[in-house]
Amino acid sequence: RGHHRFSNEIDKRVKHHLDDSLKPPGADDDKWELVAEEGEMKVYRKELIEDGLICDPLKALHSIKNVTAREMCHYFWLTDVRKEWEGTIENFSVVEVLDELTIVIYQTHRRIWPSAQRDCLYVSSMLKVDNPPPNGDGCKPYDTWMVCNFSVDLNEANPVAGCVRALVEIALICQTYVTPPADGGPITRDCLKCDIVYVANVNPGGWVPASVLRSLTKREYPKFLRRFTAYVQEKTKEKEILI
Ligand SMILES: CCCc1ccc(-c2ccc(S(=O)(=O)CCO)cc2)cc1[C@H]1C[C@H]1c1ccccn1
Repeated sequence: RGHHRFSNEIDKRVKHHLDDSLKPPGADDDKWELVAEEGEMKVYRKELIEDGLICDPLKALHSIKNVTAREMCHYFWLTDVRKEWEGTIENFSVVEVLDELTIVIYQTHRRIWPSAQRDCLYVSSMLKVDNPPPNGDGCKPYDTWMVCNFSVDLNEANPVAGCVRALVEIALICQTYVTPPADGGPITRDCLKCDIVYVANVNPGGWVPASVLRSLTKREYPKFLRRFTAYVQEKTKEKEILI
């Protein structure tokens, strides 16, 4: 991985997510509210208003079969396939390439009536976590990968006129669990399970009606997790295991 002007910022945020985001809700005293539950997927939210803006932190846990952490992060990070699973962005562009796994993205979101359209400009970095903290239930993951998306303020991005800049701090943390076949045979996809923690902290950057934004996020995050995880299972099912 190359060194660039955001390397230290990435390391700082990765450390924060490993120390804080990997903890399941309820482990800390914070009051996470379960807002959606579908099978293995649990979506939690905290109500938070900062400077009069709705900045509700979101944390989602999910566990999906037959894929690896690296595959999950790869398809989340790869912009070539972004439009195949991301239903809420209107447009995006890669503003800068910092190294082979770190880019800067500018994107516009579909307008949330009656408020102004939002855009965001963020660093998106995918990395393997070398020394993950031990998780609660004792069984060790085979590996841990993460994608970290966080807003930066660069003036060269030519923003879409009229957009209000939203600020994002997002992480997808994935851990692979491998159950070798009893007969000692090769590892196949049905030996794989990927546990996911997705955290999203979005500051809308300006006024949005609380009821509109909260009902939208309550619907959109579970929809995104359902659609994205199904997409990765489908995309990888005939492919060589990327681990
Ligand atoms: C007024 C705030 C608008 C708003 C700006 C931005 C985002 C947002 C940005 C990035 C990512 S991601 O996970 O990095 C995938 C790449 O796009 C997810 C969400 C969400 C909302 C809010 C609208 C909510 C929402 C929730 C879930 C999915 C999409 N949008």
